[in-house]
Amino acid sequence: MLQIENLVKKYDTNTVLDEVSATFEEGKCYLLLGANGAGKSTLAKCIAGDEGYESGSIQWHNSSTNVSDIVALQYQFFNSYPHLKVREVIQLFQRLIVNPYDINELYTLLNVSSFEQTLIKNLSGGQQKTLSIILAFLLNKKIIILDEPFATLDLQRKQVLAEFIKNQIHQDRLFIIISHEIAGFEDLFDSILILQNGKIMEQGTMSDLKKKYKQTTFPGIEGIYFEVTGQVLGGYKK
Ligand SMILES: Nc1ncnc2c1ncn2[C@@H]1O[C@H](COP(=O)(O)OP(=O)(O)OP(=O)(O)O)[C@@H](O)[C@H]1O
Repeated sequence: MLQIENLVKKYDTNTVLDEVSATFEEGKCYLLLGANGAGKSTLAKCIAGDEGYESGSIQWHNSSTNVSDIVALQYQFFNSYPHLKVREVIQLFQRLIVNPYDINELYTLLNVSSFEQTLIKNLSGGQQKTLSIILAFLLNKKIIILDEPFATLDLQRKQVLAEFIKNQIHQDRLFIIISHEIAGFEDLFDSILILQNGKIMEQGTMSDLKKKYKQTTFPGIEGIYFEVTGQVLGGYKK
């Protein structure tokens, strides 16, 4: 279990995470929702150890495990090594990583071979996203955080990725997905967390939140989000 307690993160005087507390269990997939600038990516970076924080704690089962060692964070884009080809970057990472994940299935599903000879600097947005997803899985970590994995992917890749993630959710894995795109993928998520202005406004299992928010303006997760924040995921205000 990943336990976050009273996490405070500031950039200068801007308090981006304001006493955030949450727990995440193995074998589950969590959806982290919030408007642009709510602090979602910052929370992901704090969990992955890419950003420090002012106060609070991030622990794995109350142990001294260094959480950043067990987290793979997929960034929204990958554009390092501009003069290497996609295949070369993947091979490089396969050699660098101890016990890399066997990505053959995902490689085929996401049709990486169609652009494996392309230089990184020439990749389209969707191809960069696909590569960043492949590299996140390759790291073979217990906690996988995907930052907008579906945005910019074509419909077919979105669907096969959602299906692949669903099959990857087992006792030894924990997924945290940041996504504004949820239409069609709602059954992927066990629980939702809603961040607004650096605070967790709501969190719970899908079934509990559906019971709590019965009369929603919109169906499903979109409706819960609207009731909690007064905004639609696209940004419209009540
Ligand atoms: N390195 C940084 N230095 C200063 N401010 C930052 C930095 N990174 C993020 N911020 C600020 O922190 C706030 C939260 O940013 P963050 O990227 O976590 O939001 P987000 O919820 O992921 O948004 P989005 O949906 O647009 O990706 C924003 O106001 C942003 O400008």
